[in-house]
Formats: sequence, C-alpha cells, structure tokens
Amino acid sequence: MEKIVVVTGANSGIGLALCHRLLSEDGQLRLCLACRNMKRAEAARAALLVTHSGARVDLLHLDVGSVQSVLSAAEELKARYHRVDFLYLNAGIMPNPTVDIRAFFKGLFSRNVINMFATAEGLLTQQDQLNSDGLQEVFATNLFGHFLLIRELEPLLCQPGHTSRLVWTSSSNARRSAFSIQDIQHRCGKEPYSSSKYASDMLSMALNKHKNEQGLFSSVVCPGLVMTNLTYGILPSFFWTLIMPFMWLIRIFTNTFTLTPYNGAEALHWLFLQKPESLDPRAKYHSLTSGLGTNYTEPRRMDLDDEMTEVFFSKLLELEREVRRNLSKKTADSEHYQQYLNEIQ
Ligand SMILES: NC(=O)C1=CN([C@@H]2O[C@H](COP(=O)(O)OP(=O)(O)OC[C@H]3O[C@@H](n4cnc5c(N)ncnc54)[C@H](OP(=O)(O)O)[C@@H]3O)[C@@H](O)[C@H]2O)C=CC1
Ligand SMILES: CC(C)CCC[C@@H](C)[C@H]1CC[C@H]2C3=C(CC[C@]12C)[C@@]1(C)CCC(=O)[C@@H](C)[C@@H]1CC3
Repeated sequence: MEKIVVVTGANSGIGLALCHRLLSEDGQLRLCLACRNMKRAEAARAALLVTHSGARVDLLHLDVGSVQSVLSAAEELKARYHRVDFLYLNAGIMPNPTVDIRAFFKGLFSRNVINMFATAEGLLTQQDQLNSDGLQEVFATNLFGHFLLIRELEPLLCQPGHTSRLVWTSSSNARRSAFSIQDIQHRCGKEPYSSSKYASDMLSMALNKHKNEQGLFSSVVCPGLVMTNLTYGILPSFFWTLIMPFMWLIRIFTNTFTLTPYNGAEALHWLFLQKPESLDPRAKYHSLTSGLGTNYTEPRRMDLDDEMTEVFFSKLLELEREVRRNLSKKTADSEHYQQYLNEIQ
C-alpha cells in the first residue's frame, strides 16, 4: 500500500534531506512538501525529481505560524488525501539569536563542555515577538501551528484499523527550566526556542496518551547540531567558515555533531522504518554520528512530568478554542464591514 507522507518545512535543511532519504527508501511513496514559500517549495521539488525521477511529490502552501493558513492547508489535505500515514512536524525557527560568548569560554574550560556543545545550555537567547494572530511567533511556529494542524487532520490520522505516525523535530536544546506552565507561550523569558521544543516533547507524550487508542502514535527526534539555514543564522557566515575545522574536530569527541542535513535526518528516517508499538513514548530519538562518520539512532529518556504534561495539553485545547473564537469573530466583523460598505455605496 502506498504511504502518504507530509513534511512541514520540507524545502531546506533537515526536512529536505529527509525527503531525499524517504524517496530512496520507498519508491511507492506519495510525498507532500508543506512549505510557506512556494518558490522554495518548487525548487525543492525540482531537486528531489533530479535524483528520483518519476517520484510523486506534491506541494502544499502552509505557513505553520498563521492560524488561517493552517486551517486552509488542512482543508486542502482533506480534499487531496483519504489518509495521512506520516506527518513530520519539522518546520521551525530560532529568530534573532544571541550567543553568550563569556558563557561559551567559561563552559569551554569546565567539565560541562561536552554537554554545552550538545545542548547549547546557557549559551543562546532569542528575541521573540507577537504574530498577527496575537501569539508568540516561536511558540506559534514551532508548536501551536503544528498542534492545530494535527487537530484538523484527525480524520486523516485516526482511521479505524490503520495506524498513523507523527514525528516532531525537537532538539536537545529543549529544557524543562526554560518552560513555564504559567507562561506556555514564553512571553516573558529569553529562551523561546528551548521552551517551544520542550513543549513539543510534552505534547508528543500527551498525544500518545490520548490518541494511541485511535491508532495515532507520536515520536520526538533530536537531529543533533546540523549546519542549515537555522544554524547559519546564529553567527555571521564568515565566522562559521572560520570555526568549521574545529567543528569537524569536535565531532571526534561528541556524537551529537551530525553536521550535515543527511546525517541529521537519520533518526527521522529510522522512525519511518519502525513499528509504532516498539517505540518508547518517553524517549527522544537522537540522530548521532560517530567520529568515523557512521550514523545511528539512539533513544534517550526525556525529562517529563506527567502532571504538567496533562495540564499543558488542556491549556493547548483551551487556547485552540480561544483562537477559533477570535477567528470567527474576525470573519464576522469583516463580513459586517463589507456589508456596510456595500450599503453606503
Ligand atoms: N539545525 C540544527 O542544528 C537543529 C535543528 N532542529 C530543528 O530542525 C527543524 C528543521 O530546521 P533546519 O533544517 O535546521 O533549518 P532550516 O531553516 O533549513 O529549515 C527550517 C524549515 O522550516 C520552514 N519554516 C520556518 N517557518 C515556517 C513557517 N512559519 N511555516 C512553514 N514552514 C516554516 C523553513 O522554511 P523557509 O525556507 O521558508 O524559511 C524551512 O523549510 C527545526 O524545527 C529546527 O528547530 C533541531 C535541532 C538542531
Ligand atoms: C566561539 C563561538 C562563540 C562559538 C560558538 C559556538 C556555538 C554557536 C554553538 C555551540 C553549540 C551549538 C549548538 C547549537 C547552535 C550553535 C551552538 C550554540 C544548537 C542550539 C542549534 C539548534 C539546536 O536545536 C541544538 C540541538 C544545537 C545545540 C548545539
């Protein structure tokens, strides 16, 4: 049976590398690249068809940071497909990052050095802003837009007698201490990325608890440190060029420096091949690359609190209701305004 696979943020980096790998794995695949920029999506599709001529690659406009776009994209998916086998929740942003250079050099000469390179703990802060839906942009893009998409696609993901899979591209930068249950959107802090990734870890576990019975299984992945547009946005490109030899050197000491998008997609590809019942809902699946360049996947237990996860899940459902209410009010207001304009003309 052909598998239908949807990948968000598929036009570059880890998402695009995953698409290449999945097409090499399964020639029958029907792949849907869900991207916010259709020009970049077209270019990605063209690149995939160069190496996989005849592959079935569809495009879908989806801006996960916009509620309206998510709802329209979900409608389109429901019109196109009768089920979705794999939904890769991969799109993500880290806007306006700042590296704490002092903390870096302090960490470099401490016992924590390997952990610092693997997780960037204490090194990175970001400046976030509100989007046009009134949500924090990082939360909306990395987490909430994906949550809404899953909710909208439940008819395609929870089909009787069939299992479907969700795979989140999370991060080892996800940290419980960066997340506050009183401030789930991270309006007040300076680590929205870390908070949103921790939120995706919790959401994955909550979805397993609530949806496994309906045949929907969720997993989280850390791709390691991969050189992509996201990482190139952290430091000026000349600086990356300068430190690149060190990055390859560090790889001898830590298996988390996967560095290439192909290597980073290892765990995402590996999960595609696993039976969902064999997976651990409390594990994060890490893409790792040894010093000799061998790729492998390793599950590591996540630091999750069951009670907080449930509270978070109910807060997300509440926020979903609020967002839907606001949207119908906005639509009604603009209809009234249009009617008023028609009347006075
Ligand atoms: N690189 C790394 O070291 C790590 C990355 N990750 C995660 O991997 C995922 C992929 O990132 P990576 O490949 O590194 O970086 P890229 O920037 O190459 O890829 C991110 C993708 O997400 C898309 N995207 C961003 N915002 C939106 C949006 N609002 N709607 C739809 N698509 C969007 C981008 O589209 P566009 O091209 O239009 O911007 C792009 O296709 C992210 O979730 C990231 O957090 C996790 C750990 C480490
Ligand atoms: C001399 C310089 C100040 C050196 C700075 C190095 C840092 C920029 C990197 C060290 C560890 C890296 C890292 C990430 C970004 C770049 C570093 C902070 C990530 C946060 C990228 C995105 C992720 O999700 C994480 C898994 C990465 C963890 C390591």
